[in-house]
Amino acid sequence: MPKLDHIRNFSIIAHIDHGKSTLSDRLIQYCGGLSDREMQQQVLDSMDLERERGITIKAQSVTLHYQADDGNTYQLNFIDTPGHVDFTYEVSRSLAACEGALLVVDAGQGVEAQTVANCYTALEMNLEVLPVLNKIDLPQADPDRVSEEIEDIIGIEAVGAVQCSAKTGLGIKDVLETIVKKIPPPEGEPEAPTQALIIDSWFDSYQGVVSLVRVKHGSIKAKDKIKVMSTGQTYEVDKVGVFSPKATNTGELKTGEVGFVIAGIKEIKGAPVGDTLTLAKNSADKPLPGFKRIKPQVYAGVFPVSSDDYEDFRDALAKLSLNDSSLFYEPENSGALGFGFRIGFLGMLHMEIIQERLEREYDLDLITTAPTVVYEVVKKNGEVVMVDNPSALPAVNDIDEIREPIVEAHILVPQEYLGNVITLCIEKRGTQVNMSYHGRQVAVVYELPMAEVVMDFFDRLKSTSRGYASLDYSFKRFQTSNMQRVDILINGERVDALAIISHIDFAQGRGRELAEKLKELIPRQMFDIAIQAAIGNHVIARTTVKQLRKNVLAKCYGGDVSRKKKLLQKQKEGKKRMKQVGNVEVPQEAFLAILKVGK
Ligand SMILES: Nc1nc2c(ncn2[C@@H]2O[C@H](COP(=O)(O)OP(=O)(O)OP(=O)(O)O)[C@@H](O)[C@H]2O)c(=O)[nH]1
Repeated sequence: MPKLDHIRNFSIIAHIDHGKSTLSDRLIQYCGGLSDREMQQQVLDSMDLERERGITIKAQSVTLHYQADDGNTYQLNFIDTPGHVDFTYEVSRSLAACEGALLVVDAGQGVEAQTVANCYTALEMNLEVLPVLNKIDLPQADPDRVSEEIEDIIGIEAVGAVQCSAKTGLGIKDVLETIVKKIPPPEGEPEAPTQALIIDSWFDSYQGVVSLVRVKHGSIKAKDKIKVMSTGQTYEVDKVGVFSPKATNTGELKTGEVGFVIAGIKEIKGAPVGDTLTLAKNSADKPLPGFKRIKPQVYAGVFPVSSDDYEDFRDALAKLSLNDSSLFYEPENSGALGFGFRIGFLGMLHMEIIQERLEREYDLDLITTAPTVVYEVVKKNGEVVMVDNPSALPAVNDIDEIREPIVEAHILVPQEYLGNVITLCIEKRGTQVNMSYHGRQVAVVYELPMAEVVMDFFDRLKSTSRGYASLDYSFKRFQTSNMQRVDILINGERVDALAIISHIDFAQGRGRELAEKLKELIPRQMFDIAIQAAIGNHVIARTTVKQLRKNVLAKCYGGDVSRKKKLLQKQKEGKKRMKQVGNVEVPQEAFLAILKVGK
């Protein structure tokens, strides 16, 4: 077992795609944690979906042993962090277990928005931040310029930063030496009452809850009776160990170490992230500082296509939330879509991932409504309510004011695209807070309504800057704003799941566009379908989906048998994603039509 001064706990932070996963794998390989065959898969991105999308979602850890040039063997505990803007909160969780962080920057691409945001998170937590210039094998790599950019934009020393190629393996040893030399060893009292911070907990169907912990003081051994400090519950430890990267029992986790604890905890709520473990005997008198609980930013209604699947859907959500403590849901009843759940997400990517997991892992067919942010509504009677569903907005006469969430967005963009980015921000009701030039890059800060940012802002920003602009944003405050609900009526019936909340300046336009879009998306049926957009009782737009002509039908249903079968099969597949609203069949895309307007 290593002494404290031979332990290094570190994370890698980076903008998405700068090579964090590749570098992680390379470090593991160098330290002999894996065979070549195992290396073929990126080990730290363990979920299927993550691998397909090439993004890291869940924090994971690996313990490595590195024989340094000074002759000592060091235990390196490496905690992975996600890189996408939706998951910034998981970054700070992982960093709480570390004394240092490698700031990986693509030497061709330079500093991007999340490089900056993640680096500041690390600095705020008093971590030693070591810049690493990656991808120096690329012809466009310009390490000197990027070093200057790091110093200029972030303000940490970067001249002489270690350079590597995670792809070819060049410079990997230098990275390891830098970790050992520059990151301080953990501090802690081996003899003090045990305090271990729960960095992450997930549910394993064989072992129950597995918690990743950082032992700050004391130790945890197998057979110890431990106590979860927030609940006071005690459990006997079955297994403790480290991921190397395979789970390996070590029998004990000592002061300064990072590893897993399995203690027969049946429910993820029994070992909440951010909580502190201590021993039942000789308990610590207070818990370690935990993490700020993060609130979902975007809400959407999710409904099973077939109401027979409701129970399965509920069970699937319960299971999924065992592994995703950020998942928030409650039952919702929609006039149009029946029984389902209102689910809170950290952002649009989180929403897509959860929906895909539900459909893929639990074989469910779901209809998702357009996402919406949370509004603070002050009623005439003085009551303040939080509204995360357009159809739950109080009657206009009862509303005193509506406050919408505002974010502060930090955007980094090369000068040649600055004009486009500013145009986009203005279109999205933004107000400029700051702008500064750093070499070829410009850092712009805007305050923007969150509702505009979560819709299509990120995609628009990317396309208007040919992919070069990067974005990081966080909630700032609520601000009084002139918002209105736009309702959609299909054949005269208000469809609650299609309602949106919009700024008054956009309400008319969006209502019209939405009606047009729905006309394209709702297939022709046996009768005319009237689609109306309305604000209050005032109809602002009307379109009609014309009925199918008889002879078209005759043509469809004539012909040979195999063609007919094909058609029926096609119809059946199409059915899956249709929802009966009154007597009209409405496809899934229609419920997300609002995401497609205004492009
Ligand atoms: N040429 C070159 N390509 C690299 C290098 N390191 C990573 N890449 C490539 O860059 C892309 C992104 O690398 P990842 O390691 O997946 O990036 P990441 O930062 O982990 O991304 P997330 O997991 O989504 O946060 C992949 O296609 C890698 O093969 C390098 O040193 N040189």
